[in-house]
Amino acid sequence: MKKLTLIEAEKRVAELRQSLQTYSHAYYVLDQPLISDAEYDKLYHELVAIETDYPELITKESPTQRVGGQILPGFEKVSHDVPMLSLGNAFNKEDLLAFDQRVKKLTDQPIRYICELKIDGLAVSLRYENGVFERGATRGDGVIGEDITQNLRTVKAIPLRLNKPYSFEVRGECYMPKASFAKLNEERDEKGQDIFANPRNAAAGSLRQLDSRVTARRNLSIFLYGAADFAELAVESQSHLLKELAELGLRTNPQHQVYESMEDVWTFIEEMTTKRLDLSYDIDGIVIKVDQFTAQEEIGYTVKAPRWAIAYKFPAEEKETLLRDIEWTV
Ligand SMILES: CC(C)(C)c1nc(N2CCN(c3ncccn3)CC2)c2cc(C(N)=O)c(N)nc2n1
Repeated sequence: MKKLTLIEAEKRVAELRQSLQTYSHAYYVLDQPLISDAEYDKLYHELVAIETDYPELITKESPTQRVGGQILPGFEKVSHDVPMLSLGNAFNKEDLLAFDQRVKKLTDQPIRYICELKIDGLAVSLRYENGVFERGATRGDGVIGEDITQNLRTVKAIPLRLNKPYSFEVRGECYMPKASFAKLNEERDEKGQDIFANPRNAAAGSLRQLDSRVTARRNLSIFLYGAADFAELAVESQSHLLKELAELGLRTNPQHQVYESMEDVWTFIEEMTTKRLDLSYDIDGIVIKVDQFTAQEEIGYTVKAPRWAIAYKFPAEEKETLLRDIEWTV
């Protein structure tokens, strides 16, 4: 490949970044690949070659800048300007009907419930400024978290640039797919290393790495479900927010449903109790939220959690160990 002039390089770099972002979005956000891995790699390596010839063209949102940087001595603390709240729990239909009664005492507005799968990962917050991914943090205690930007940059499902130059924060759950979890534990077991008890622990361990090259190998993904400071998004409900986030290029979970009654919510929960075994990721429940933002504001919050949302938790599937499976030591 003959060396391009700077002008040619600038033009080609812009074309390659646009193409790579489109293909990466299709593959990692929509799970619908448009080109083969080989074709993607060819374009990626062309970009690396030009950036090597012209380092001044490298920008932080270039796909070549996802992994690398130094090994961190530790994680900086981050304070969440808008605290990341908690969720009350429900364990059966009665708890949900009681929640429904409480909600209806706190607003006269007709309400809808949106049901979201409760992804079993690690809650994180991503800050975008003028559309560029600037900082990522763990939830921590909801007020103080840890800066894990370098590690979250390695998560391919997190776009380094949004489709619009918005400045706001998005919240979501970073997780390890079941297949990646099984493969990782197999590799660790073969190397005589401790294995992870479940995908949530594996995701948390992968995001706590001081060397982001380790995180990059862990195949993490993410579903976004919330936002803070999103004045720019003219959205009036949770379901509309999810649609807006997806249009910006962010990954949202497609299995959410909106219902008018708690009876219908319960039917959905019963269906998901079995269907969840077929999902490619772990869920530990269903989050039920009043959909309309005006109703959410009227219903309000406790000190730690919204009164307009609740997490239904699936019964812990006891992994019964058959007596014959226990290795008896005499
Ligand atoms: C914005 C609100 C507060 C309504 C909210 N909070 C959530 N969580 C709070 C408690 N979190 C938490 N994490 C660790 C320790 C204590 N609480 C973990 C996130 C949500 C988690 C999920 C999910 N997992 O898929 C979801 N679809 N929607 C959520 N929505």
